[in-house]
Amino acid sequence: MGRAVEEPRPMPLLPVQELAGAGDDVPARYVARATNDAEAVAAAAPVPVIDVGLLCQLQPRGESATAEAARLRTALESWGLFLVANHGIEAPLMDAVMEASRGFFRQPLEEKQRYTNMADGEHFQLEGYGNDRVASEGQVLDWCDRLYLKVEPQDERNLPLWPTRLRGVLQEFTAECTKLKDRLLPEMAKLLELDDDYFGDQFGDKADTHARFSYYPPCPRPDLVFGLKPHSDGSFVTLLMVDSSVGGLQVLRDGVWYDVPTRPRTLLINLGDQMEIMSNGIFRSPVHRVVTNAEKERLSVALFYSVDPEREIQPAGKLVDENHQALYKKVKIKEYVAGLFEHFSQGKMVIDTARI
Ligand SMILES: O=C(O)CCC(=O)C(=O)O
Ligand SMILES: [Fe+2]
Repeated sequence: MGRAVEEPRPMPLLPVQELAGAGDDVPARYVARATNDAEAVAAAAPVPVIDVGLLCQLQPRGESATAEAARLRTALESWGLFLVANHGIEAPLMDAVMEASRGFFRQPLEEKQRYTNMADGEHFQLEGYGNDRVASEGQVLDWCDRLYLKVEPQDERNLPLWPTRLRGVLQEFTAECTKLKDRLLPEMAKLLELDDDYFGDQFGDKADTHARFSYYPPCPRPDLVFGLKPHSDGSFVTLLMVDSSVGGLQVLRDGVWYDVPTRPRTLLINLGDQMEIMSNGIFRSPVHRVVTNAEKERLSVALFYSVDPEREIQPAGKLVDENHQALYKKVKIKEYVAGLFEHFSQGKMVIDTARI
């Protein structure tokens, strides 16, 4: 019906890695802020470290488990993210994922282009290697290349886009992270006095997991350019493994940007918008960003766990009554996720569309 609207043609971009080292200036399209845009940055965020071993003690629970649960509650209500200790994922596996990722990005461009996210050289697709989708000339770009892959449902994996060196480790790492997520979600449900399975059950039969390997090359103008612009994750929950030696992730709280500390083999849990909606805003999906570094490259690996796109979510019924009105509308995941890019590229937050 009606006229076909012509989509703006995406303009193929050079990977940022190819721009890095080309001088002291950056192309104007990457400039996100003015030099005098001084926002307060606290030294380091006192982001809680949660010991999963203590938290998930079997019954009867000791005092230490209760104390850990209280700390988890504070973490989820105030920061929306926490560092995980005692997570059970073996150090050699974490190192192998980082090394495989580093190895991938270190390859010559032609090799990486075999996995490009520009089908036929011009049609942007979500999966693969490259940059963000470019929708307009005015869009501010991120100083970051990435490889984005659908990991679950397993039968929807697009294996030709999985670099050989990453296949085994990604499979293994996802399996371990999924176990961790499945241990943590019941603990989060308990904090809200929901059934242990409440969150797990929300995922549905075709829960959707994506992996994002991000590579942030050194940038000559960290004062002007973001590795990743401010956003909150559209996921249910995100597991994030960040570079042990280079910081850059910052989280916004009460109008202040805090540096998220790095620890050796850091694993972070970051709540996404779907959790904020289901918890009726009790748990936060934090706004975060990545700043660039003039000297050092930085890598991160994120796993985004998301509800089956065909399902709808809304604040848990038990959390809504005459004294606690629903703060979010019912949203269809497919539509919500479709709105993510558009909002992100315009510097807006898609969760604002779900608020009542
Ligand atoms: O690289 C990081 O530390 C954060 C990445 C991130 O926020 C994302 O991929 O959504
Ligand atoms: Fe994020």
